[in-house]
Amino acid sequence: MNVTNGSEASAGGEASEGATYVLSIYSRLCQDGPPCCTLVVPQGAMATSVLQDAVATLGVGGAEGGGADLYQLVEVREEGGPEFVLEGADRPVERVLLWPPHAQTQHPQSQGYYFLLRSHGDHSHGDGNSDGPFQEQDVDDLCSLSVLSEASILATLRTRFYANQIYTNAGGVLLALNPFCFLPIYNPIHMKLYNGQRPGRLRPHVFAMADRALCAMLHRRSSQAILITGHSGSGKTQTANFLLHCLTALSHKGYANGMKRTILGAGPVLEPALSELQWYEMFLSFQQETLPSSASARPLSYIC
Ligand SMILES: Nc1ncnc2c1ncn2[C@@H]1O[C@H](COP(=O)(O)OP(=O)(O)OP(=O)(O)O)[C@@H](O)[C@H]1O
Repeated sequence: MNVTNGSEASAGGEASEGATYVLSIYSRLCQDGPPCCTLVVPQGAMATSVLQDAVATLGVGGAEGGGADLYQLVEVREEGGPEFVLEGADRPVERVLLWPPHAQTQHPQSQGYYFLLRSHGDHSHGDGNSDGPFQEQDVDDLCSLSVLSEASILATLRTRFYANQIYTNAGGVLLALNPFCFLPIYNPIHMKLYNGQRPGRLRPHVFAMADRALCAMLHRRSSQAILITGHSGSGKTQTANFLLHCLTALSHKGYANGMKRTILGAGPVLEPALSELQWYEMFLSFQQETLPSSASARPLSYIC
């Protein structure tokens, strides 16, 4: 797999607006013919067009030149490791840009990180080991994995991440992967969608978590706490904001007067420099405004 920037690739005659990249695509289709082809593509090239070009260049599409729909473009990370089938709108170059630097330039298949052309239904790994070390499954809850191991969990999260499924349940815990890009899953329609839904009916989402906590507090009259944890830059602040926005929106539905004001007041309190007393006051105020006066007056538990 080779990736070069636009000026080098353009030297071969490719008209270029911005960067173009050289992709080497390996074939697992037949013994005859070239084992790989090299394509010069723009950064935004979609998998559909790359696949069509690869099929044409490798001459496996039949006399009329069609047949791309018989094949899949697959990203391989680590030889013998998981293989990710690219959807038509996926952009192969963007995948490459997420690879380690050494894998973004001269890149023989034997060192992993490459694209593969394979026919539909061929799920065997390049090393002939069809079981492979990982089990790729698309499950919303990691507890549903048939094999629960670090490898299967990572493979599952990776597969979901590439399908823009950044949220995954692990029992009562919600795992969130930072997409580092805008995803259209935080609008009011989604809030409405998740409002009042039974757990497990919809894809995991931070709104489902907010809704569940609020419902539990209102209906069971018991204190709730949501702990958000992760490395720096993993998305804790964003997640807290999404939670607060969701809780705020739900308060519009008339669950409790003053809840919106209290929730929005939580922003400054979420800063780590504030004292335990401020945490306590915020949660106590939230509870008093939200729960009927007959409810328990004990403070909400919290972890920070
Ligand atoms: N769900 C998301 N959707 C889109 N972008 C996100 C999401 N979560 C995080 N990001 C991106 O990642 C960046 C870092 O996230 P954030 O500031 O929430 O991390 P953090 O865990 O609070 O970091 P720190 O602990 O250093 O304060 C954000 O500025 C945003 O660009």
